[in-house]
Amino acid sequence: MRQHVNPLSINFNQIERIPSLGEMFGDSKLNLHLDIGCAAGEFLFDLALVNTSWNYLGIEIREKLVKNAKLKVLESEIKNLYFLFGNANNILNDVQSELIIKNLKSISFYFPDPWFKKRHYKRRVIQPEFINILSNLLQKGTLIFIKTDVKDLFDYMDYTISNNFYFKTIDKKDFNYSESFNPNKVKTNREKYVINNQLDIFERIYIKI
Ligand SMILES: C[S@@+](CC[C@H](N)C(=O)[O-])C[C@H]1O[C@@H](n2cnc3c(N)ncnc32)[C@H](O)[C@@H]1O
Repeated sequence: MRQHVNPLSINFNQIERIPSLGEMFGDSKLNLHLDIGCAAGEFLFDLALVNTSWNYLGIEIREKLVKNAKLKVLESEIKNLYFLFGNANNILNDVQSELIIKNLKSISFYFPDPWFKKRHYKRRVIQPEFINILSNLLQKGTLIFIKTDVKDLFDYMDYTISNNFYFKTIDKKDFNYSESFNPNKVKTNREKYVINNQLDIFERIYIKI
């Protein structure tokens, strides 16, 4: 069982330079989807092949996973996929994040680390301050997708996002995925495990208004 990485450690205060969209992607004009806590990135590799008319960016705090994912991108010559190493909270809080915000149309937080103990809740990636930052940064219409198998974490994330005036819930049954993009077309590794073990999945979609 792997150790969780504490995102509040000072090791993650520094962030790597965020390349321009042109440096990251073959076609910098495409819409961008951001997956936060992407682990080894398999979900994004699958998505990048299924929905080729979007760009995909994964942010992950475990450095080795990002190094390997970057290598895999180079080897496979996929042009619509890029990975950044670091704490997502710090990366999106940085002035450099302007570079990715321009084309950003949707964000997924799929099966984030639950941090079960109450005194560790502040390590959870979705925090009121972070959602505040996103509400200032994101353009109107940007979507946020959340999924987890931990009900307590779902309630915490849902409460935190719904409490921000600028995010509105979209009912999943009313949501029409576009032809060119549907982040639910493929499953993340954790999601596959959850489905195989017949556990519940709690999910919600929000839109920036
Ligand atoms: C439980 S795993 C889920 C991985 C993947 N999304 C899935 O569904 O299979 C959560 C991932 O989020 C990463 N993570 C946790 N906090 C983070 C943060 N603040 N910034 C970036 N990544 C983070 C962890 O290292 C881990 O790889």
